[in-house]
Amino acid sequence: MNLQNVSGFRAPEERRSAIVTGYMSGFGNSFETEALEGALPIGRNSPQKLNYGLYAEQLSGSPFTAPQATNQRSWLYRIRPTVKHSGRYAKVDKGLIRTAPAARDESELPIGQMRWDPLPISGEDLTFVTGLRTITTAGDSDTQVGMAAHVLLVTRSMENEYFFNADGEYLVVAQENALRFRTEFGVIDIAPAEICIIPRGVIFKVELIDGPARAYVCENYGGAFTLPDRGPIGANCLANPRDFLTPVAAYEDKEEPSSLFVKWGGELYRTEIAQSPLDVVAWHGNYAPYKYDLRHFSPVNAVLFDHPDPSIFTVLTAPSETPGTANIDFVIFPERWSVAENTFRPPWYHRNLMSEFMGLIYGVYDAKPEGFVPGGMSLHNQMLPHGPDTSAFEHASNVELKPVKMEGTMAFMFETRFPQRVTKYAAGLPQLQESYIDCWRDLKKHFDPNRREPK
Ligand SMILES: O=C(O)Cc1cc(O)ccc1O
Ligand SMILES: [Fe+2]
Repeated sequence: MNLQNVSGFRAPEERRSAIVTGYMSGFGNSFETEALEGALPIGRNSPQKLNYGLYAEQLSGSPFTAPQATNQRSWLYRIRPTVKHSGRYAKVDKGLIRTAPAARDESELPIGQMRWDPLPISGEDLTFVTGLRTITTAGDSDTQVGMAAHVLLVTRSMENEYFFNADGEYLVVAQENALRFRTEFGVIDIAPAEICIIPRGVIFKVELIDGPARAYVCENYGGAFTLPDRGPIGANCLANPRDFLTPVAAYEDKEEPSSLFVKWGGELYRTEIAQSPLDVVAWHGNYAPYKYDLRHFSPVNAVLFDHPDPSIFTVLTAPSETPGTANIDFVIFPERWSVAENTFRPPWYHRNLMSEFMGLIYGVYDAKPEGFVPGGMSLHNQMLPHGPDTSAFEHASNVELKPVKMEGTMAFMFETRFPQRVTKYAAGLPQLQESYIDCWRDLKKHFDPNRREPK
C-alpha cells in the first residue's frame, strides 16, 4: 500500500517539522509562558499589581487539597477576569448533545452489537457546539463518573462564539480534516490522527483549516486523563511524555459583541459578552490543554506468540477510585508488525466487563476488514460477545504466518467500566447497520472429535 495516499499519513520527517514553535513539550509539567515579556509575576502568584494592568485568576481542575500527583491548577494573567465575561445565562437548545444520566430518559439501549457508517458532513451550518452529536453516555456527570462518546461534524468556524464545558474534559480525535482550537491557554491545531485534550472549564473556540471536518470526541466526567503506568515495560515506549505538546500563551484583545456557550449539568446556556474571553496574556501551571500525534506512539506487542490484551496500546487512562478499573481507557490500534508464531493473530473472541466504543481514523482494522470504515464507529457493550468477522477468522486461521506489517491503519477505542447507553439519536440513525451481526452468521462449526492439529 502506498502510505502517501492514506488519509492523514505524513512521513516522520514531515511530522518532526510539524512540531513548530508555539508548543511546549512534556506531559503534566508545570509550564510557564507569556505572550508579552514580563507579564508573568516572578516568584509569586498574586502580587498587589501586575504588569500591563492584568488581572490574576486561578483555574482549578482538582480540589485544592488533591494529592500532589493529581493536583491540577493554573494561574492565568488576563485582560479581564472571567467573571467579567459572564452575564445572565439563558438556557438554549442543546441540539444533539446529551449527558449522562439524562440520556437514560430517552435511551433506546438496543441490546446487541452495533456499528454505524460514517455520519456525512452535510452542508448544514455546524460549529463545534451545534455539530456535536452524542452517540453514547455512561455513568453520571453529576457524580463525576463515566463518559460520553460523540461524533463532531464541523462546517463553520466559530467567530465571536466561545464555549466551555463544566461537565467534563474533552478528548478530540481528528478524523477528517484539521481543527484549530483557540483556547485561553493558546492555539492548538490537530490534523487526522492527532488528538487534543481540553480540560474541564477551559474556554475555547474551534476553527476549520482545510475544509469541513469530522472528529470523534470522548467526554470524560471523571478524574483527568493521565499516562498509564508502564509496569515491567519500564521507562520508555507507548506514549512518551515529550511527545505531548501544550500551547504557548496567545491572546485576543478584541472588543466585539460575543456569545459564550456553557455546557453545565447536561444543559446548554448562552451568555452575551462584550469582548473575547481568550484574553490570557500569560499563564503558568499544570492545568492546560494539550495535543498528541498518535503516530508517535511506540507499540509494544507479542514478539513470539499469542495476542496480548489491548491494554498494551493504552495512550491515556482516566482512572477511577478502583485500581486497574478505568473510568476510561483511550486505546489505539496503530501501524505495527504482526509476527507472532502459531497464533490466531486478530483479536480473540471475547466478552468484556468494560464496554468498548471504537472508531477508525484511516486504513483497515484487522478484526473487521469489511464494514468498519474510516469515520465509522462500533459499540460492543458490557458483556456482549464479539470478535473477528467470518472472513477475518477464516483468513487468520489459514494464512501462512510470516511477519506482516499492518500498514496505514489507525483505529481507537474509548473503553469504560460502565455500560454505554445509546442515545435515541444514534439508535435512529440511518447509518446504523441493521445487518452488522450477520458478519458472524457464517462462522462454521469446525468441531471434529478426531481432529488434532500438528504440534
Ligand atoms: O474488540 C475489539 O476489536 C477491540 C479489541 C482488540 C484486541 O486486540 C483485543 C481485545 C479487544 O477488545
Ligand atoms: Fe473488544
